[in-house]
Amino acid sequence: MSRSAPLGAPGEARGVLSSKPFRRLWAALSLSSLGDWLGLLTLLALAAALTADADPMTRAYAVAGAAAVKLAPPVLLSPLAGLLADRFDRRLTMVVADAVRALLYLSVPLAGRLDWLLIAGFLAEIAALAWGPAKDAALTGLVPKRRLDQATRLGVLTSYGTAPVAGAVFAVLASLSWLVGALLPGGGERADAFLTPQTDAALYAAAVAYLAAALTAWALPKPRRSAAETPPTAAPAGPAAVPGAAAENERTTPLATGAQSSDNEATAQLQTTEAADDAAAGNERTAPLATGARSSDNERTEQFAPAPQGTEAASAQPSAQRPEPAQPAEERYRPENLLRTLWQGGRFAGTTPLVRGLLAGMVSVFPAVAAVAGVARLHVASLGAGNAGFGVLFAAVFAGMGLGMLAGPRILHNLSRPRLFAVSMAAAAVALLAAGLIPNMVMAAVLVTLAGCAAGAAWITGITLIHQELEEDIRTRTLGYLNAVARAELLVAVVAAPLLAAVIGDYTLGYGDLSYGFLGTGAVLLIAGVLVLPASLITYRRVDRGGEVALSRELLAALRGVPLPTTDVQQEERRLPGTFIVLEGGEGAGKSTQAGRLSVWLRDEGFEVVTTREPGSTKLGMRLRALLLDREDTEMSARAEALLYAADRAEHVSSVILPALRRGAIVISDRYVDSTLAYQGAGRELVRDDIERVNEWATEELVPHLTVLLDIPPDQGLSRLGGTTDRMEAESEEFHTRVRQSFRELAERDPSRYLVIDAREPAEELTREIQRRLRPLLPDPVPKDAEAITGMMPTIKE
Ligand SMILES: Nc1ncnc2c1ncn2[C@@H]1O[C@H](COP(=O)(O)OP(=O)(O)OP(=O)(O)O)[C@@H](O)[C@H]1O
Ligand SMILES: Cc1cn([C@H]2C[C@H](O)[C@@H](COP(=O)(O)O)O2)c(=O)[nH]c1=O
Repeated sequence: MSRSAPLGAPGEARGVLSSKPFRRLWAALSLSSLGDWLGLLTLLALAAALTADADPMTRAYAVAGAAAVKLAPPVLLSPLAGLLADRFDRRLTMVVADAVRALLYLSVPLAGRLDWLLIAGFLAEIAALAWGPAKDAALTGLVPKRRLDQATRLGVLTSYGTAPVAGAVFAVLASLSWLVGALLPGGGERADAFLTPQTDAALYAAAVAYLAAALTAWALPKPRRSAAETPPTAAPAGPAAVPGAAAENERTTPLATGAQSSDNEATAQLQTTEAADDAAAGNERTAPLATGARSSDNERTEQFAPAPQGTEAASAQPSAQRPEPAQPAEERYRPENLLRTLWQGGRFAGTTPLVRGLLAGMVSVFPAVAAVAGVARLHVASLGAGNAGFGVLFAAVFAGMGLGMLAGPRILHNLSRPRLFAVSMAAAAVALLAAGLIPNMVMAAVLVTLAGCAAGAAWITGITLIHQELEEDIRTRTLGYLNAVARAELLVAVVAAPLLAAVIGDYTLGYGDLSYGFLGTGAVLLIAGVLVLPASLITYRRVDRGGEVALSRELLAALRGVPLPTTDVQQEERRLPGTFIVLEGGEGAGKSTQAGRLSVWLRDEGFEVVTTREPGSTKLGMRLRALLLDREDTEMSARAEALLYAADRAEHVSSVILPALRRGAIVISDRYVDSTLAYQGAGRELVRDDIERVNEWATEELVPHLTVLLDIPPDQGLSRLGGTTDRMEAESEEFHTRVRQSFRELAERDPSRYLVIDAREPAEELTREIQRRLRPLLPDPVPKDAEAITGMMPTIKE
């Protein structure tokens, strides 16, 4: 399995959204997710509002009850989801489920009663149980197989990305309703009493979102069943619903649908032309978001032949318009058992100390952040803020998580992943501790964002490490297990948090004139922080690979964006007697000319010199060079190209460069890693971090002592070359301009390791400049007889 791609990277999103039917489905998913999050917010807020005059314990029960009706059904009743999904037309199921939810949410403000609030919330979740599998089946049919992964990731991103949007919408609507209430005659005194209308506006908004989702789903292509069914195929089963694990090919919708989506492994196809192409090519479709243990229990199959809409074939199948018949008993969906997943998962999950540490860390961070959502409504009330504050806090925690997942590993990319994981956990703990101790709304919003950020970074790093550490089979099970645990924890944490806050209660601590309000809700955040902090230390001990640079030094270096410091022992181990010089630059800059001139000079000085180049200085490299520069090969993907250059380099370093450096030789290489960063990074617009990582590995982290950049405008360099152009030289002017710019930026980043010279100068002048810079780097000359060895270096030229 590849490293998890950035969720919903713009290019990725554009690609998959180019299909109109999928765009519709995505719009329906977005609207429905927005309705879900708004529903959760309003249920929690309304439960608090309707019990505003009751004692704190009753209020806490009301809020916990609202959380339970929203979160428990997906966990406890998920088997129902698959049963419903098996019986009805998917598109219709989506439409009806959305419409039912809209009506239920509309009824809540009309009834204005706590008991109906809880019943309506529960019924809405039952409807959501049917919606999730129907949506998943629709997704499988609308998106060609090669794009399923991308579509799934976009779906996951959308499901979670709508949470902060819902928080913001809720905050705005609550503020507007408050303002309207305050402006009404006598509203000034009654502003506080407008708690219920404030949430009512958000309930109407949720209903509108669901109705819009229903209409959008209605416009999806209709499913058709073919006379010639393809034979059943097995789809993997398992739980889904946590953000990172979802990247492992899972479908996820927030809260309500988290569980059900794990359950339904339908492979129904709603037709699109593209999907039809895939199916015609004999491709199997499996449920897009399934991970977890491959369980024969959960395997079900179902394929609908992709006859294009409106064709004769389609119209000749009147049965196509009817609801799909029930599946034969043996093919029907069989429910997932959460407890069984937890039990079975627990037996294999901790295969190595690192994975045990990761799992322990992840299962401790997740409920801590979930507790924030559970306690948020009561906490903002204690801080003197209203529903708008609740919306802000809710948006803050989810926006923080999203930000942490996207930016955390990038910002601290120099920190080793296991350390990043433990440090992020500790940061989340400290932010929660501070949020619990500081009874101030603004600080609460800031600290909760930080806690979300750190938790997001920890979560995505944990998922990445699990990917790296485990073989596919065990990894899938581990992620499935993690998912199941996270779902159970989410339910317990969100429900327990308000109750715990009420049990602890609020206190005012006084000392002289000073007083400090200690809040029960703050205590919950504090406890969450207190539990995660030691967990982060234990995790650090388990996951840290030892023998590394002190954490503080590594962390500081990572924050400053400079390369990692190495220990003295490591430096000693890595100190090679030789000197490694690299010549870089665009086409025709004069690299080989300078390499030749320098080697003559250095040999005269008595050094053993190895002049070499990339690509193509080994037997393998010669073949790779031929492939890479062949003008006929225009189809090569950018990633394949980057990997082939890295493969050439790996062979080059291990069989030519390192042996020479170990012998004490001076190695002059015409091109090295910077060429890939410039040509494939800037030229082909691949992600630089990815190229750096691959090349660090390929080169065993061997960095040149000096890189000479021969800088020249591309047109002038290219005009120096005679004969036919190769595949790279034939690239566009813009491409070569980006390459040149990138070389210059690389040199600017680390001036102590670069010499940049104007390659338009005469060759002799350039040689002199390089000599001046090189002299201080050279070791004492070696005995004359070393030259014989130089001549035997295995540098293979074409
Ligand atoms: N400083 C210079 N001024 C003018 N011409 C030069 C200079 N250096 C090299 N040349 C000429 O430019 C051409 C290309 O030089 P060279 O092969 O050294 O460049 P290169 O950077 O290695 O090219 P490539 O990108 O193909 O590897 C040769 O004909 C060479 O004689
Ligand atoms: C190492 C390396 C090279 N390239 C490109 C740059 C040139 O166009 C050719 C090599 O040809 P040369 O005449 O030997 O300079 O390959 C690249 O794109 N990426 C790399 O890593």
